[in-house]
Amino acid sequence: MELTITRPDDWHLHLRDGHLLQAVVSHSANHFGRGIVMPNLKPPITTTSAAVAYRETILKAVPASSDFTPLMTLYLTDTTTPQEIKLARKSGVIFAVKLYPAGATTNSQDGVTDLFGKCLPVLEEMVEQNMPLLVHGEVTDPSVDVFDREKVFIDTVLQPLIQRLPQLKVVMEHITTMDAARFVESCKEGTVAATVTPQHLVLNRNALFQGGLQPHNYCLPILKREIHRQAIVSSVTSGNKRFFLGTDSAPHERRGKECSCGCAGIYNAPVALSLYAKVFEEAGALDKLEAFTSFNGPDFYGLPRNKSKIKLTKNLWRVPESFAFSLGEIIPMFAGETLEWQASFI
Ligand SMILES: NC(=O)N[C@@H](CC(=O)O)C(=O)O
Ligand SMILES: [Zn+2]
Ligand SMILES: [Zn+2]
Repeated sequence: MELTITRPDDWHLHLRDGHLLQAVVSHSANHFGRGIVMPNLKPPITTTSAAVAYRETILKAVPASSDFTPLMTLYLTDTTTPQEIKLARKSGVIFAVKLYPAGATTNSQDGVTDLFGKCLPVLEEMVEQNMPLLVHGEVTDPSVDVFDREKVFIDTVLQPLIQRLPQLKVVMEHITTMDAARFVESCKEGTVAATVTPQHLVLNRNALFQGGLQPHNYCLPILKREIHRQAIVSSVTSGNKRFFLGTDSAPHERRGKECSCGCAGIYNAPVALSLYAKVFEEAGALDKLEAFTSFNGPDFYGLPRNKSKIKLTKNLWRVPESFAFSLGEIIPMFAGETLEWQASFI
Protein backbone atom coordinates (compact mmCIF):
# COMPACT_ATOMS: atom_id res chain seq x y z
CA MET A 1 0.00 0.00 0.00
CA GLU A 2 1.17 3.52 -0.77
CA LEU A 3 -0.13 6.96 0.12
CA THR A 4 0.88 10.31 -1.34
CA ILE A 5 0.24 13.26 0.96
CA THR A 6 1.12 16.93 1.13
CA ARG A 7 4.43 17.34 2.92
CA PRO A 8 3.72 17.53 6.67
CA ASP A 9 4.97 20.12 9.15
CA ASP A 10 6.01 19.55 12.74
CA TRP A 11 4.28 22.09 14.99
CA HIS A 12 6.29 21.16 18.11
CA LEU A 13 9.95 20.29 17.74
CA HIS A 14 13.14 20.45 19.81
CA LEU A 15 16.19 20.86 17.60
CA ARG A 16 18.67 21.83 20.41
CA ASP A 17 21.94 23.45 19.38
CA GLY A 18 25.62 22.59 18.93
CA HIS A 19 26.51 18.98 18.20
CA LEU A 20 23.06 17.69 19.06
CA LEU A 21 21.46 20.01 16.49
CA GLN A 22 23.89 18.76 13.83
CA ALA A 23 23.02 15.18 14.73
CA VAL A 24 19.24 15.47 14.61
CA VAL A 25 18.20 18.19 12.19
CA SER A 26 18.24 16.02 9.06
CA HIS A 27 15.74 13.58 10.57
CA SER A 28 13.18 16.38 10.74
CA ALA A 29 14.28 18.10 7.53
CA ASN A 30 13.96 14.82 5.59
CA HIS A 31 10.25 14.53 6.29
CA PHE A 32 8.83 17.88 7.32
CA GLY A 33 8.49 21.16 5.47
CA ARG A 34 8.50 23.40 8.53
CA GLY A 35 8.99 22.98 12.24
CA ILE A 36 7.92 25.16 15.15
CA VAL A 37 11.19 25.15 17.04
CA MET A 38 11.03 25.14 20.83
CA PRO A 39 13.07 27.78 22.67
CA ASN A 40 14.08 25.78 25.78
CA LEU A 41 17.81 25.90 25.15
CA LYS A 42 20.39 26.62 27.82
CA PRO A 43 20.14 29.61 28.09
CA PRO A 44 16.58 29.88 26.76
CA ILE A 45 15.64 31.92 23.69
CA THR A 46 13.94 34.84 25.41
CA THR A 47 14.59 37.64 22.94
CA THR A 48 13.93 38.31 19.29
CA SER A 49 17.62 38.75 18.59
CA ALA A 50 18.43 35.38 20.18
CA ALA A 51 15.68 33.73 18.11
CA VAL A 52 16.97 35.33 14.91
CA ALA A 53 20.50 34.09 15.67
CA TYR A 54 19.22 30.60 16.58
CA ARG A 55 17.34 30.47 13.29
CA GLU A 56 20.56 31.21 11.39
CA THR A 57 22.34 28.44 13.28
CA ILE A 58 19.60 25.97 12.38
CA LEU A 59 19.56 26.99 8.72
CA LYS A 60 23.32 26.38 8.54
CA ALA A 61 22.82 22.89 9.95
CA VAL A 62 20.00 21.92 7.55
CA PRO A 63 21.31 19.69 4.74
CA ALA A 64 21.71 21.55 1.44
CA SER A 65 19.27 19.15 -0.21
CA SER A 66 16.42 20.28 2.06
CA ASP A 67 14.37 23.48 2.13
CA PHE A 68 13.21 22.84 5.70
CA THR A 69 12.04 26.08 7.33
CA PRO A 70 12.39 26.63 11.07
CA LEU A 71 9.59 28.73 12.57
CA MET A 72 10.90 30.36 15.71
CA THR A 73 9.37 30.83 19.16
CA LEU A 74 10.12 33.01 22.19
CA TYR A 75 10.42 31.59 25.70
CA LEU A 76 8.08 33.52 27.97
CA THR A 77 9.45 34.61 31.35
CA ASP A 78 8.14 36.71 34.23
CA THR A 79 10.04 39.67 32.75
CA THR A 80 9.19 39.43 29.05
CA THR A 81 7.94 42.86 27.89
CA PRO A 82 5.12 43.78 25.49
CA GLN A 83 7.82 45.59 23.48
CA GLU A 84 9.55 42.24 22.91
CA ILE A 85 6.33 40.87 21.41
CA LYS A 86 6.17 43.81 19.01
CA LEU A 87 9.78 43.15 18.01
CA ALA A 88 9.08 39.46 17.59
CA ARG A 89 6.17 40.14 15.27
CA LYS A 90 8.20 42.66 13.27
CA SER A 91 11.03 40.15 12.81
CA GLY A 92 8.81 38.06 10.51
CA VAL A 93 10.48 34.86 11.72
CA ILE A 94 8.88 34.39 15.16
CA PHE A 95 5.53 32.64 15.03
CA ALA A 96 4.61 32.02 18.65
CA VAL A 97 5.47 32.49 22.30
CA LYS A 98 6.01 29.45 24.51
CA LEU A 99 4.75 29.18 28.06
CA TYR A 100 6.66 26.84 30.34
CA PRO A 101 5.37 26.95 33.89
CA ALA A 102 8.61 27.27 35.90
CA GLY A 103 9.86 23.80 36.78
CA ALA A 104 7.34 21.88 34.65
CA THR A 105 9.75 20.20 32.23
CA THR A 106 13.24 20.10 30.70
CA ASN A 107 14.94 23.54 30.84
CA SER A 108 11.88 25.28 32.23
CA GLN A 109 13.57 26.78 35.28
CA ASP A 110 13.40 30.28 33.74
CA GLY A 111 9.72 29.86 32.89
CA VAL A 112 6.72 31.68 34.28
CA THR A 113 5.99 31.60 38.01
CA ASP A 114 2.66 33.48 37.92
CA LEU A 115 0.98 33.89 34.53
CA PHE A 116 -1.81 36.23 35.57
CA GLY A 117 0.31 38.17 38.05
CA LYS A 118 3.32 38.72 35.78
CA CYS A 119 2.36 38.26 32.12
CA LEU A 120 -1.02 39.91 31.45
CA PRO A 121 0.36 42.95 29.58
CA VAL A 122 2.42 40.62 27.38
CA LEU A 123 -0.57 38.37 26.70
CA GLU A 124 -2.65 41.43 25.78
CA GLU A 125 0.04 42.51 23.35
CA MET A 126 0.03 39.01 21.86
CA VAL A 127 -3.69 39.40 21.16
CA GLU A 128 -2.90 42.72 19.42
CA GLN A 129 -0.17 41.09 17.35
CA ASN A 130 -2.15 37.90 16.69
CA MET A 131 0.77 35.95 18.18
CA PRO A 132 -0.20 32.47 19.42
CA LEU A 133 0.65 31.22 22.91
CA LEU A 134 1.91 27.65 23.00
CA VAL A 135 1.52 26.04 26.39
CA HIS A 136 3.19 23.23 28.23
CA GLY A 137 -0.02 22.56 30.11
CA GLU A 138 0.94 21.22 33.49
CA VAL A 139 0.85 22.73 36.96
CA THR A 140 3.96 22.32 39.05
CA ASP A 141 2.42 22.24 42.52
CA PRO A 142 4.16 19.31 44.23
CA SER A 143 0.93 18.37 45.99
CA VAL A 144 -0.75 17.65 42.63
CA ASP A 145 -0.20 14.10 41.42
CA VAL A 146 2.00 13.98 38.30
CA PHE A 147 -0.75 12.14 36.38
CA ASP A 148 -3.27 14.93 37.19
CA ARG A 149 -1.14 17.94 36.35
CA GLU A 150 -2.59 18.49 32.90
CA LYS A 151 -6.20 18.41 34.07
CA VAL A 152 -5.49 20.77 36.96
CA PHE A 153 -3.72 23.12 34.55
CA ILE A 154 -6.80 23.22 32.32
CA ASP A 155 -9.08 24.01 35.26
CA THR A 156 -6.88 26.55 37.02
CA VAL A 157 -4.92 28.25 34.23
CA LEU A 158 -6.16 27.53 30.73
CA GLN A 159 -9.88 27.92 31.22
CA PRO A 160 -9.50 31.23 33.14
CA LEU A 161 -6.97 32.45 30.56
CA ILE A 162 -9.31 31.79 27.65
CA GLN A 163 -12.17 33.44 29.51
CA ARG A 164 -10.07 36.49 30.19
CA LEU A 165 -8.55 36.77 26.69
CA PRO A 166 -10.97 35.00 24.35
CA GLN A 167 -9.16 36.30 21.27
CA LEU A 168 -5.77 34.92 22.26
CA LYS A 169 -4.74 32.05 20.00
CA VAL A 170 -3.67 29.15 22.20
CA VAL A 171 -2.14 25.79 21.35
CA MET A 172 -2.20 23.22 24.08
CA GLU A 173 0.96 21.31 23.28
CA HIS A 174 1.42 17.54 23.48
CA ILE A 175 -1.97 16.72 25.00
CA THR A 176 -2.11 13.52 27.01
CA THR A 177 -5.58 13.18 28.51
CA MET A 178 -9.22 12.74 27.62
CA ASP A 179 -9.80 15.93 29.62
CA ALA A 180 -7.51 17.91 27.33
CA ALA A 181 -9.06 16.44 24.17
CA ARG A 182 -12.57 17.29 25.40
CA PHE A 183 -11.52 20.74 26.51
CA VAL A 184 -9.95 21.61 23.17
CA GLU A 185 -13.02 20.28 21.35
CA SER A 186 -15.21 22.57 23.44
CA CYS A 187 -13.23 25.69 22.47
CA LYS A 188 -13.69 27.92 19.46
CA GLU A 189 -12.21 26.47 16.29
CA GLY A 190 -9.35 28.59 15.00
CA THR A 191 -8.62 30.05 18.45
CA VAL A 192 -7.69 27.02 20.57
CA ALA A 193 -5.97 23.94 19.15
CA ALA A 194 -3.73 21.10 20.28
CA THR A 195 -0.67 19.26 19.05
CA VAL A 196 -0.46 15.52 19.54
CA THR A 197 2.74 13.45 19.72
CA PRO A 198 3.25 9.93 18.38
CA GLN A 199 4.00 8.57 21.84
CA HIS A 200 0.72 9.75 23.34
CA LEU A 201 -1.13 8.05 20.48
CA VAL A 202 0.63 4.68 20.60
CA LEU A 203 1.78 4.20 24.21
CA ASN A 204 0.11 4.21 27.58
CA ARG A 205 1.82 4.48 30.95
CA ASN A 206 2.54 0.74 31.09
CA ALA A 207 5.27 1.46 28.54
CA LEU A 208 7.26 3.19 31.30
CA PHE A 209 7.64 -0.06 33.21
CA GLN A 210 7.42 -2.83 30.58
CA GLY A 211 9.99 -5.43 31.69
CA GLY A 212 11.77 -2.82 33.85
CA LEU A 213 12.22 0.93 33.85
CA GLN A 214 12.14 2.31 30.29
CA PRO A 215 13.84 5.71 30.34
CA HIS A 216 13.41 6.20 26.59
CA ASN A 217 9.64 6.24 27.03
CA TYR A 218 9.85 8.96 29.66
CA CYS A 219 8.58 12.32 28.52
CA LEU A 220 6.52 15.12 29.98
CA PRO A 221 3.63 15.33 30.24
CA ILE A 222 4.04 11.71 31.29
CA LEU A 223 2.23 8.90 29.46
CA LYS A 224 -1.25 8.29 30.83
CA ARG A 225 -3.78 5.46 31.21
CA GLU A 226 -5.06 3.54 28.19
CA ILE A 227 -8.47 5.30 28.33
CA HIS A 228 -6.72 8.60 27.77
CA ARG A 229 -4.72 7.26 24.84
CA GLN A 230 -7.91 5.94 23.26
CA ALA A 231 -9.71 9.25 23.74
CA ILE A 232 -6.89 11.16 22.05
CA VAL A 233 -6.78 8.68 19.18
CA SER A 234 -10.49 9.08 18.58
CA SER A 235 -10.34 12.89 18.69
CA VAL A 236 -7.42 13.02 16.29
CA THR A 237 -8.74 10.44 13.84
CA SER A 238 -12.23 12.00 13.81
CA GLY A 239 -10.88 14.67 11.50
CA ASN A 240 -11.42 17.54 13.95
CA LYS A 241 -9.42 20.54 12.67
CA ARG A 242 -8.36 21.56 16.18
CA PHE A 243 -5.75 18.78 16.35
CA PHE A 244 -2.52 18.70 14.42
CA LEU A 245 0.87 17.06 14.24
CA GLY A 246 3.51 18.09 16.78
CA THR A 247 6.07 15.40 17.45
CA ASP A 248 7.68 16.93 20.55
CA SER A 249 10.77 15.13 19.30
CA ALA A 250 13.14 15.84 22.19
CA PRO A 251 16.62 14.36 21.79
CA HIS A 252 18.91 13.88 24.76
CA GLU A 253 22.31 12.28 24.80
CA ARG A 254 22.00 8.67 25.96
CA ARG A 255 23.79 9.27 29.28
CA GLY A 256 21.29 12.00 30.13
CA LYS A 257 18.45 9.49 29.82
CA GLU A 258 20.06 6.34 31.23
CA CYS A 259 21.18 7.51 34.66
CA SER A 260 19.94 7.87 38.20
CA CYS A 261 18.00 11.05 37.42
CA GLY A 262 17.18 10.74 33.73
CA CYS A 263 15.68 13.66 31.86
CA ALA A 264 12.33 13.83 30.13
CA GLY A 265 12.08 13.72 26.35
CA ILE A 266 11.58 11.12 23.60
CA TYR A 267 13.51 11.28 20.36
CA ASN A 268 10.88 10.39 17.81
CA ALA A 269 11.72 12.39 14.66
CA PRO A 270 12.89 9.30 12.71
CA VAL A 271 9.72 7.31 13.49
CA ALA A 272 7.00 9.93 13.90
CA LEU A 273 5.33 9.76 10.48
CA SER A 274 5.46 6.00 10.52
CA LEU A 275 3.62 5.94 13.85
CA TYR A 276 1.02 8.54 12.92
CA ALA A 277 0.21 6.53 9.77
CA LYS A 278 -0.17 3.36 11.86
CA VAL A 279 -2.58 5.08 14.25
CA PHE A 280 -4.79 6.40 11.46
CA GLU A 281 -4.69 3.07 9.64
CA GLU A 282 -5.71 1.14 12.75
CA ALA A 283 -8.59 3.56 13.32
CA GLY A 284 -9.74 3.06 9.70
CA ALA A 285 -9.11 6.75 9.12
CA LEU A 286 -6.22 6.93 6.64
CA ASP A 287 -8.34 9.37 4.65
CA LYS A 288 -8.02 11.85 7.55
CA LEU A 289 -4.26 11.51 8.00
CA GLU A 290 -3.27 14.26 5.57
CA ALA A 291 -5.42 16.91 7.25
CA PHE A 292 -3.80 16.09 10.61
CA THR A 293 -0.23 16.03 9.28
CA SER A 294 -0.36 18.75 6.66
CA PHE A 295 -3.48 20.98 6.67
CA ASN A 296 -4.81 21.68 10.18
CA GLY A 297 -1.54 23.17 11.46
CA PRO A 298 -0.90 25.71 8.70
CA ASP A 299 -4.61 26.59 8.60
CA PHE A 300 -4.55 27.38 12.33
CA TYR A 301 -1.35 29.43 12.05
CA GLY A 302 -2.61 31.25 8.95
CA LEU A 303 0.28 29.94 6.83
CA PRO A 304 0.10 28.38 3.38
CA ARG A 305 -0.04 24.62 3.12
CA ASN A 306 3.07 22.99 1.68
CA LYS A 307 3.10 22.49 -2.07
CA SER A 308 5.37 19.46 -2.28
CA LYS A 309 4.35 15.88 -1.47
CA ILE A 310 5.76 12.89 0.33
CA LYS A 311 5.10 9.22 -0.05
CA LEU A 312 4.14 6.83 2.74
CA THR A 313 4.71 3.23 1.79
CA LYS A 314 3.72 0.14 3.73
CA ASN A 315 7.14 -1.38 3.91
CA LEU A 316 8.71 -3.09 6.91
CA TRP A 317 11.80 -1.23 8.15
CA ARG A 318 13.95 -1.48 11.22
CA VAL A 319 14.49 1.55 13.45
CA PRO A 320 18.24 2.03 14.13
CA GLU A 321 19.38 1.04 17.64
CA SER A 322 21.02 4.43 18.05
CA PHE A 323 22.42 7.42 16.25
CA ALA A 324 26.07 8.10 17.06
CA PHE A 325 27.32 11.69 17.10
CA SER A 326 30.41 13.51 18.28
CA LEU A 327 29.37 13.67 21.96
CA GLY A 328 27.82 10.22 22.32
CA GLU A 329 24.65 8.67 21.00
CA ILE A 330 20.94 9.28 20.80
CA ILE A 331 18.44 6.47 21.22
CA PRO A 332 15.32 6.90 19.10
CA MET A 333 11.82 5.87 20.12
CA PHE A 334 11.25 2.18 19.27
CA ALA A 335 14.99 1.64 18.79
CA GLY A 336 15.69 -1.68 17.07
CA GLU A 337 12.00 -2.41 16.46
CA THR A 338 10.33 -3.04 13.15
CA LEU A 339 7.75 -0.53 11.90
CA GLU A 340 5.39 -0.75 8.98
CA TRP A 341 5.11 2.58 7.29
CA GLN A 342 8.04 4.29 5.66
CA ALA A 343 8.11 7.93 4.59
CA SER A 344 10.06 9.22 1.60
CA PHE A 345 10.30 12.26 -0.62
CA ILE A 346 8.84 12.05 -4.05
N1 LIG B 1 8.64 16.64 26.36
C1 LIG B 1 9.67 16.37 27.11
O1 LIG B 1 9.62 15.42 27.88
N2 LIG B 1 10.82 17.10 27.06
C2 LIG B 1 11.04 18.30 26.32
C3 LIG B 1 10.39 19.49 26.95
C4 LIG B 1 8.88 19.57 26.76
O2 LIG B 1 8.41 19.59 25.62
O3 LIG B 1 8.15 19.60 27.75
C5 LIG B 1 12.55 18.52 26.20
O4 LIG B 1 12.96 19.65 25.87
O5 LIG B 1 13.32 17.58 26.39
ZN1 LIG C 1 6.41 20.50 27.00
ZN1 LIG D 1 8.40 19.76 23.76
